[in-house]
Amino acid sequence: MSLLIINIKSLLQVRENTPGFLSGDEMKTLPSIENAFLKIENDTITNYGKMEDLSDTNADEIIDAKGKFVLPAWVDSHTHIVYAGNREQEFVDRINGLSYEEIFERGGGILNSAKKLQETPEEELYKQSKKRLDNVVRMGTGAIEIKSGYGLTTDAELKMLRVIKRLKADYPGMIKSTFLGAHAFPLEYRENHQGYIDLLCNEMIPAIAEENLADFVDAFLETGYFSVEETERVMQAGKKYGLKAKIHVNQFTAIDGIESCVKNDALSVDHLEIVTDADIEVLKGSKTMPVALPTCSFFITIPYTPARKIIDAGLPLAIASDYNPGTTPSGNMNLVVATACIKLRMTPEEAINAATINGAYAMDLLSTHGSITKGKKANVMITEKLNSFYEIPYNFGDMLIEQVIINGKRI
Ligand SMILES: N=CN[C@@H](CCC(=O)O)C(=O)O
Ligand SMILES: [Zn+2]
Repeated sequence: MSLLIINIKSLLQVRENTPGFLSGDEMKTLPSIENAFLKIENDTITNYGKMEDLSDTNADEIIDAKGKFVLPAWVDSHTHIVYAGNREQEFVDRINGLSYEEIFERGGGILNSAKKLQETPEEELYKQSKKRLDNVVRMGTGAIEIKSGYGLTTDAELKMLRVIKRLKADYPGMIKSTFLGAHAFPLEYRENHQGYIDLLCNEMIPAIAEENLADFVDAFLETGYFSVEETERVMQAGKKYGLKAKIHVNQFTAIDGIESCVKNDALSVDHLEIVTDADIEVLKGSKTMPVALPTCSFFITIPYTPARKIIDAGLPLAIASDYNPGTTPSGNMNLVVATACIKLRMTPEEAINAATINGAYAMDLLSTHGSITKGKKANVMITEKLNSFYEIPYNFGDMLIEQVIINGKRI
């Protein structure tokens, strides 16, 4: 099966060779080809160039993209889309003055979702999650990381991860799964942290590795959740089974968690609403990708990640949705890109780099996703007719993506 897209007004994020992640000033540039074509064979990008250089027009299907932009599908490196029910009552409680932390202290928040998930059969959980996944794919997400972390018992965590495994089988090549058993201490372990960490490290992680259910390990490193030492135990237990760490950190407080993540070779540190100068220093020269979650800040009214401070210090930055029932019930990456521009003061070029190449790095998918490069997966989107790609974030809340192609197939 071959597909040829012709007359593309501008083909964005064209990289002849996949670069490493993009840092600092490198993020300011989005390489493009004007009046371009793109050739896809089966699930792979096989050629691209200027229309005047197109010699072979043979293809099973031809799409005329006159006036339209083509770019790589979004790479959403941080989500929790497998969950049961939702938490709209907490949304209203926050409007009425309660904070996210106060809701958690009253037994809501993550524990509320855990109770619902434990009571939901696997098939129903799969159905609810697949609906959300289909929806974000239609909005242009071509690769997605999905976390567990609403189970908090061995059985319920395994149930979540098995649902992710089924989704992986249904959407080949585009999903990575992360074990987030260290999301919150279950009530019965509130006074026995050691007991829960033992359960995570000695029972859950080995069971997950046995069934090959996770690619990464995560923890909520935060005041009132998991301490630096507790998170280190989880990262080290994961490492024994080949699971790289991707850690929730610095959402509400800075407690030297980033330093510990860097020391433990974390692939990414995510949230970063509160970032100190010392945090910036430890990230310099490391292989750990900072990940901002702008629509989380928007939804629960907390500070926005200081993207300018991070990028202007010469660091890389990825952006992701954090799609989850508590802090971000949306996986619309177009809105994430717009919020990054509007609230984090990232330029559209920086935001698109953060949502494609740098997102792919944060999922260990840089060799296959995140850019228009020969040999990479044919995961691309075609916009409607636009004057400029700046309209994608400018028209925030609108869907300007007209066609999504995943693994060479139109969605
Ligand atoms: N902050 C930790 N975890 C999720 C929210 C979890 C929840 O409230 O359900 C997040 O990334 O925002
Ligand atoms: Zn999260």
